[in-house]
Amino acid sequence: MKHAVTYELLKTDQRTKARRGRVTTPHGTIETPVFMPVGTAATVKAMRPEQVKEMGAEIILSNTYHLYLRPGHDIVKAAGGLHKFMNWDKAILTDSGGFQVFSLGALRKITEEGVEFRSHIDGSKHMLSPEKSMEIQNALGSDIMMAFDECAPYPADRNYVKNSLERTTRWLKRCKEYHQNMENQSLFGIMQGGMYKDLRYESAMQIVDLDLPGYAIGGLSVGEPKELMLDVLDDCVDHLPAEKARYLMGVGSPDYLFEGVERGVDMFDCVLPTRIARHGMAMTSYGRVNIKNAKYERDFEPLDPECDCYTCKNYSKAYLRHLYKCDEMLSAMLLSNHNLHFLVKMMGNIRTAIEEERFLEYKNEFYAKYGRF
Ligand SMILES: CNc1nc2cc3c(=O)[nH]c(N)nc3c(CCN)c2[nH]1
Repeated sequence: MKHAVTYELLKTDQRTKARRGRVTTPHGTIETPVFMPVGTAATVKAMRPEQVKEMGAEIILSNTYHLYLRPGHDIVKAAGGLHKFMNWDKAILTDSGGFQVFSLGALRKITEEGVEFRSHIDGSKHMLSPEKSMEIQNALGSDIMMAFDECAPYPADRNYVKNSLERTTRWLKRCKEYHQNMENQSLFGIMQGGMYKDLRYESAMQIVDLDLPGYAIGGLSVGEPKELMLDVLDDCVDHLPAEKARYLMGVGSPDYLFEGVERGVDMFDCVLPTRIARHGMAMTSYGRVNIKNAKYERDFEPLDPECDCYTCKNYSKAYLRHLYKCDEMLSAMLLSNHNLHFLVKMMGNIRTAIEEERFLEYKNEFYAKYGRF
């Protein structure tokens, strides 16, 4: 079948596994490596879609679990799909709900059929299965649908992780079976295997010959130490086909983005930039700024002297601190805008650096200024 979404490898760095590519979707192309802003409940929190587009974002992420529970995928479908509903005409990737049930819902039971859980909103009982997840994502109309998987907890014993990844593979085949006539939406598979390199290889071998346009690395960024995560990542990226898109799920602080790019990852997503913004934290070229700190009370300079975003062009740290202290809504709006702009621009700089064969130099230059992570 012709894939709605395709990946094109444009260039590989000569000294690392970093690579420059392009994902083509029915809602436009995406230059990679790319950071995807998260719009869980059909909104990138505190941001208007025009602002997200203006900063250069070409794809956002939304969530099956949340939209199924509220407002209901039938309502989003009746509205003409998620693009229309949230007034976003570029690409959308939807996560499949498994991870969100484990991390949010009151998990009740995992069976071969799927997952029984109680809604974190009203405690009502629900069931998500591979087929149900595909039905919801089809109703939402996302360009990239993620397979329904189990993200094994960390730590988890080897036997549990092995059984879990094998079930996830069976679930992926059920997703593919259900998805086959959705020609305007593509399905991405998800590799699991916990922190066990041999199980990750097993997972990859079970899913790569399903000929999907992209594969995600799941089961990481779940509380494991950074060295362990990077060691497992370094080993397992190579098991995914070079000619397909590679998506590392749930990763998004600057250092993890650089380390992931260096190991050959193309796509990333994380709630971090907008989440920390709501807690008064900003990412800047010179490290994190905690805006509530008293030292900014009379600091009339912008957050980041090297940033050209709306927030940095028009407001001072003193003002941003004032807004946060007064619990004003504009605080989250301005800090979210800056943090997303910072990451989206950083990824653009990474893409250029790869093109110009100076990725390592850019990484070291960034780290030297950003300071401790
Ligand atoms: C924040 N850390 C993190 N790890 C993840 C793993 C999975 C994972 O293994 N599977 C799925 N479906 N999603 C994951 C997510 C959500 C991505 N938006 C993760 N997030």
